[in-house]
Amino acid sequence: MDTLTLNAVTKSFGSTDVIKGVDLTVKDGEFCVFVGPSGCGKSTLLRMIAGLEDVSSGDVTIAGKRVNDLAPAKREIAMVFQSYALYPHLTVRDNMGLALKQAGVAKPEVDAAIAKAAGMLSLEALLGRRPAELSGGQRQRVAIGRAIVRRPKLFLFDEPLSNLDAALRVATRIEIARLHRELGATMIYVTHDQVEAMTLADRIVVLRAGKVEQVGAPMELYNNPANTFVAGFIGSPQMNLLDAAALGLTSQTLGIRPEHLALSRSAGRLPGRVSHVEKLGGETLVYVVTETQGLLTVRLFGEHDYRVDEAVFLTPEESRAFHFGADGKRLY
Ligand SMILES: Nc1ncnc2c1ncn2[C@@H]1O[C@H](COP(=O)(O)OP(=O)(O)OP(=O)(O)O)[C@@H](O)[C@H]1O
Repeated sequence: MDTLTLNAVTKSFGSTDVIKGVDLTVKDGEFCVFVGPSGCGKSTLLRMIAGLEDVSSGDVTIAGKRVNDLAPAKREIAMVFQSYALYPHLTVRDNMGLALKQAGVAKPEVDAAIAKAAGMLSLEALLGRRPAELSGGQRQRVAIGRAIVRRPKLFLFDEPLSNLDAALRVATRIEIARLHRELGATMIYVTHDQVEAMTLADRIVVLRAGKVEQVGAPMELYNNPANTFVAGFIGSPQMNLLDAAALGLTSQTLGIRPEHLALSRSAGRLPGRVSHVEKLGGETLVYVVTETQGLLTVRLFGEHDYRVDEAVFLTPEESRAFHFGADGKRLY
């Protein structure tokens, strides 16, 4: 059974076309992540699924029902935003229970739902507090708890971790992954962070300028990018994209990941100079300005002592290279 279907969905604001025909099916229980650069239309697409924006053309179907003209409250979805949007004068308990209470659910049932969600999110000790008495991470957990309590058909997350610090982002990311497993719920998650996309998704939808560039499992996109855009977007640090003609090849662009560029002080295919070195502990990133290909990134395992301005040589591992044509599409 499919939880969500988008059929030729478009959105225009005045004369600006923001979503230019998106087809997508999200299956029951799937964790689907929308990624893409700023302004590509991720939030707009999510807001159309939620019913917060009208669809200009096409159809949105949730659990087999066309919902184009259905109000957000009737769509059986729950949305978690980047800003927590909690009611400041209500306690954590009341924030979490409000939607059920308003829907006329009996108090014992509301209490049980709150207790269950609070248990899943370790919020039991905070139920009597107001939002102002919580940290950012705790507020975001309450916002997620409020969504869980409603038992929606579909969870929608819009960059829910972007206001948290680095450590809390990782912890909350793991928590969301665990919740997804435990609830078996269908989730759609918007982010511009490709690490979040890679680690959370069953399937990633890569968007650019209102169009879907590629849909696939994280490692499918990583190992088999359909074009230079997806190749450059998935993977961190970014894949190096080289001018293939300058290398004597017939393709237009050669893609090589930073871990597949060999670095040497004595000999190699591409001469250059070290422009910057980043030691990250477990790995070292060496940025090299080459004579023919501009700036390229090399990733080395462990610690290495390359100095800025040092002369070096790079050699792409041929068997690991991706080849793209003039239109950016993958050749082989
Ligand atoms: N109400 C609106 N009126 C006019 N243009 C809008 C409106 N809302 C969004 N846009 C435009 O639509 C495009 C897509 O915006 P959207 O917020 O969906 O992008 P996004 O991919 O979520 O970006 P980000 O990662 O920066 O949040 C942008 O160019 C934006 O300026």
